[in-house]
Amino acid sequence: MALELDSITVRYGQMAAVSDVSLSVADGEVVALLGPSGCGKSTLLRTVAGLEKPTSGSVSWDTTDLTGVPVHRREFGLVFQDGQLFPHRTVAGNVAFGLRMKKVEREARDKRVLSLLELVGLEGYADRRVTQLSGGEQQRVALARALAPSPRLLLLDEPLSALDRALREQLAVDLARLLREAATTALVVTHDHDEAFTLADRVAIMSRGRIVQVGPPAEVWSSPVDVETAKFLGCNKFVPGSFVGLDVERVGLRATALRVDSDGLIEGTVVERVHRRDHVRLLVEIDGEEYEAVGPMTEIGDRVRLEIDLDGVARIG
Ligand SMILES: Nc1ncnc2c1ncn2[C@@H]1O[C@H](COP(=O)(O)OP(=O)(O)OP(=O)(O)O)[C@@H](O)[C@H]1O
Repeated sequence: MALELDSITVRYGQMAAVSDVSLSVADGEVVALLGPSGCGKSTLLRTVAGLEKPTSGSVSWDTTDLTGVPVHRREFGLVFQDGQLFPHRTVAGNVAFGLRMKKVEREARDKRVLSLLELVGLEGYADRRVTQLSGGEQQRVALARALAPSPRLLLLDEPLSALDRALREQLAVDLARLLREAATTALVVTHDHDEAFTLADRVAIMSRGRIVQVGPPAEVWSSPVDVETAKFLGCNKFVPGSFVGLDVERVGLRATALRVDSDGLIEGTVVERVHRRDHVRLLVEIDGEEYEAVGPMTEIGDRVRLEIDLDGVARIG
């Protein structure tokens, strides 16, 4: 294992922002720390970076304890939400920064800068001022700058959350690709499950300072460990497994779990409808209970048949 976090607790006075967290990240693996605001993700990431000192527990790299190793000696790259670029330097000047610190000679430095700009899709931007770039372009520069000195671990704290939705989705896909291409070991903090699932090989769900579940995205998505985690992952209704034909005690339903389909076995009555981006969201009453469903245009009061879409169903536990 490359990165090893062993029983890390970080206290601010009486309050534990991180409680007894253990986690490993393997060489070349991308792990996302996913959880709601205030659950301790950033504090944990800052502790790994060396910006925060754990109250107890340890951070090690390849079995070497990093306690006492300052931030700039950890050989970790950092990318924050707002890039924090040097405003008076050009794109190339920003990307070259870490290479200058490492005293890489000019020719090799220029070559590396150009190859990184290509990697992040910013060929031809070398001489631009960073203040003249869009938010998405600035984050690409921040990423290239962090990758330039070939850090052994990349730490990303909400790298896309300052961007608008469409751009965020596109950049998440680009970022996933380039982390793979550069075989980067990375720990990414995000509160957005789509982003976590796009980027990560494994997702660690945090709640109130603790990691409550770790696993591959598909596993976490389909089997959240408890109701709270299932709610965080989009489930809004909890029913016995038998309701959807599964032999489990309880399942969580997402808004897409039920779809109007004339072959469906469940019958209900439409009580409300709302237009969404690309579909109609219905509220359907089934045996006196209201459920969300996805459907074609229907009238309130219509009787409809519903099919279950298992992608929208999560087994709890
Ligand atoms: N320097 C600090 N001093 C005191 N309390 C802090 C400090 N930094 C964070 N906290 C508290 O620790 C808890 C965890 O904060 P943290 O920023 O790690 O959460 P987060 O999951 O990253 O949230 P967000 O997504 O909103 O950034 C919060 O309750 C926060 O108020």
